[in-house]
Amino acid sequence: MTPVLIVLNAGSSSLKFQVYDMVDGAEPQLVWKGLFEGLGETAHFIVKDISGTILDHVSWDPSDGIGHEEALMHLVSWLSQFREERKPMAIGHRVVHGGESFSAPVLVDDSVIQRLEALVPLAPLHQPHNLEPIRVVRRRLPGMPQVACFDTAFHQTQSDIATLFALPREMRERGVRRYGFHGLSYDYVSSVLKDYDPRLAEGRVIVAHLGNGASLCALKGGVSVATTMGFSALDGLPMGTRCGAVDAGVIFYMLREMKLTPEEAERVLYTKSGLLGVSGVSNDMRVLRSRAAMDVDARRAIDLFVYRITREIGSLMAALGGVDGLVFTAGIGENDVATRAEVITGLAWAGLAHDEAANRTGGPRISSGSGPTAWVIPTNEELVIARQTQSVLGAT
Ligand SMILES: Nc1ncnc2c1ncn2[C@@H]1O[C@H](COP(=O)(O)OP(=O)(O)O)[C@@H](O)[C@H]1O
Ligand SMILES: CC(=O)OP(=O)(O)O
Ligand SMILES: [Mg+2]
Repeated sequence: MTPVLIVLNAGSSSLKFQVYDMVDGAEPQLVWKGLFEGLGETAHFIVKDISGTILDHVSWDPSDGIGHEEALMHLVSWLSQFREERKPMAIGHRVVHGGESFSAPVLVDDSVIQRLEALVPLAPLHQPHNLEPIRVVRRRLPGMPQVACFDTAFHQTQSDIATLFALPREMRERGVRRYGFHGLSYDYVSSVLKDYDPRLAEGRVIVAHLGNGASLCALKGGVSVATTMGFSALDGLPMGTRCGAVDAGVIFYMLREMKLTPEEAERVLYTKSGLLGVSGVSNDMRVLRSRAAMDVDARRAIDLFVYRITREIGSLMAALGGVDGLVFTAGIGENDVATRAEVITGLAWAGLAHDEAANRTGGPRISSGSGPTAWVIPTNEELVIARQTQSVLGAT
């Protein structure tokens, strides 16, 4: 009987999962992966093996009422058909915000859940959904060890100055500071840099995590020294539906002059802005690219996205004192050849030379010449969660 670890990454209407064999402290081995989409509406479940072969898929009607809880129990029941060979021994969760209290992954108990609930206002788009499966497991599978792994934790290496806002001191004392996110992804990329180029692992690297959420991280010798996201997952680059950095004065104008309630303003900034807001068409880069030639607003959204990425890379270069490598990862970073080409071309001043042919085929190296190098490295947040869960359980 092989013990398996279930890794969960819960979003608002989706639940991504991976199942790993955990054998005697060896590196976790992926066995199955899949997701539930459309939770609360027309839910759909799909699970694949490591070769990508679909092992099962199920669709439900809205009247079936498949939410996060039912999805999780469906997964447990799906796994039970293999109970002679594999037995779930723990669940590792992605939790976006660990706040000031959690600088490392942690074994979940009631007090941990309570402290994580207090962070919901700091990450309203993510934290409630991250916590829901944790609560469901405690209720439905009591005794199952659960480990929370944080997007914020990787950035704990940053200096005091890098995390400080120029606000009154009391604000900092109350936890108003830059935290940074996408740390599980940056942790993974940092852990594999040596396999691409040993000099990168030691050097100054900027990682562009460009997915539906997007941020950049400056790594020096593999550790985070600066990042574009701050107190919440709203800061920094424009994203699928989030605005990225805006002048704080805009928010007062929305509230006072435009008479938006705080909830309405929050909804605008989190769900109606970014690529979707500027294009008026879609938050999905694939859709925008397919329309960019004939739709001027789709083109402007892409141009703004690329412009902001390029400018922020300049800022992180200053934080690093130069750059040796640039890495693209996540949905857009791994798949959108044109975004990579536009960003690298915009960085010619810094010595980056775009290798068009290599970029078209996904690299991994997509630059030429002797200047800073550019790479495509697929991220793997789930493997980091599996590793972190293993280490927390090993230490207990
Ligand atoms: N083939 C593709 N070409 C261009 N963009 C893509 C492609 N596939 C996915 N994307 C972009 O990646 C986004 C999803 O990225 P992902 O990292 O999976 O995000 P998240 O984990 O935040 O849901 C999509 O919204 C879309 O903009
Ligand atoms: C923190 C964050 O923005 O996460 P995601 O990219 O999954 O939305
Ligand atoms: Mg993501």
